[in-house]
Amino acid sequence: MPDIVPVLTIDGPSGSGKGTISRLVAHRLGWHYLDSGALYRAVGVAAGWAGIDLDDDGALVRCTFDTQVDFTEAGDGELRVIVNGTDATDELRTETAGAAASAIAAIPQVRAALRDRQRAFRQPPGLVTDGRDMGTVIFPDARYKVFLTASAEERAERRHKQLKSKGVSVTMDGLLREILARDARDAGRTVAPLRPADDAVHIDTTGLGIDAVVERVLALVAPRAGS
Ligand SMILES: Nc1ncnc2c1ncn2[C@@H]1O[C@H](COP(=O)(O)OP(=O)(O)OP(=O)(O)O)[C@@H](O)[C@H]1O
Ligand SMILES: Nc1ccn([C@H]2C[C@H](O)[C@@H](COP(=O)(O)O)O2)c(=O)n1
Repeated sequence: MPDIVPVLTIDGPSGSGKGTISRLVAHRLGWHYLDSGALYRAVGVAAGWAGIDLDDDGALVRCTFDTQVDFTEAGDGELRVIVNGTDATDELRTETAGAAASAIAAIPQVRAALRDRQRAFRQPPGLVTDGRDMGTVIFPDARYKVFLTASAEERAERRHKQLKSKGVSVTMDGLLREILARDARDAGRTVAPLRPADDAVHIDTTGLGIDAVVERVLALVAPRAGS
C-alpha cells in the first residue's frame, strides 16, 4: 500500500511506555491513535465473561470475531474502551487481562481476525499506533517506526508506581516475574513475535522521562511530517 496516510508505529515490551508515549505524540501531531494491545485484551476479557477456557483455541477465535470493541473519548480526554457495549477500560488494564491477552495473541487465527480491524485505523491525517507487531506485520510500510525499550527493573518500577497510585498492592518481585514472563511469551511465539522492525529507530527509555521520550519521537517525525 502506498504511504498515503502516514503511520508512526511504536512497538516494544510491556511497560516500556508505548501507550503513554503514543497517546501524547498522537495528541501533539493531531493524528489518530490505536492501542492494538487493547484489542487483544478486549478479546481476553470477553472470553472471560463468556467462560471460555484459554486453552480452547476454536472458541477463542470465534470470540474474536464476535467481540465488538469501540474506543471513545471521555469528557476528561481519557480514552475509554467499550467491549460489547460495556465500559471495560479498568478491567482491561489489569495484569490478569494482560496475561490473558498475551496467551490469546499467540493464536495465529486470532491475529488474522484482528489484522484488518487494525489497518482500518489508518485514516487522515495520520495514525500513531503501539503494540508488538505494528512495524513488522500490520504496517510494514509505516513511514516512521520506533522500538521502545527500558530495563526490566525500570519497567517493573514504573508499573509498581502506576498500580500503587490506583491503590493496587503488588510486590516488585511479582511484577518483575510477570513482566519477564510476558516478554518471553510475546517474543517467543512463532507468529508475529515481539521484535523490532529492521528499519525501526531504537529508543532505550531507561532513565529518560516521559517528556524527553516524546520529544525524541517527535523529532523523528517533524522533519518529514509536512512532506
Ligand atoms: N519514560 C518514562 N519514564 C517514566 N515513567 C514512564 C515512562 N514511560 C512510561 N512511564 C510510565 O510507566 C507506566 C507504563 O507505561 P505504559 O502503560 O505506557 O507502558 P506500555 O509499554 O504501554 O505497557 P503495556 O504494554 O503493558 O500496555 C505508566 O505509569 C507510565 O506513566
Ligand atoms: N500488536 C500487539 C499488541 C498486543 N499484543 C498482545 C501481547 C501483549 O502482551 C498483550 C497486551 O498488550 P499491551 O496492552 O500490554 O500492549 O497483547 C500482541 O501480541 N500484539
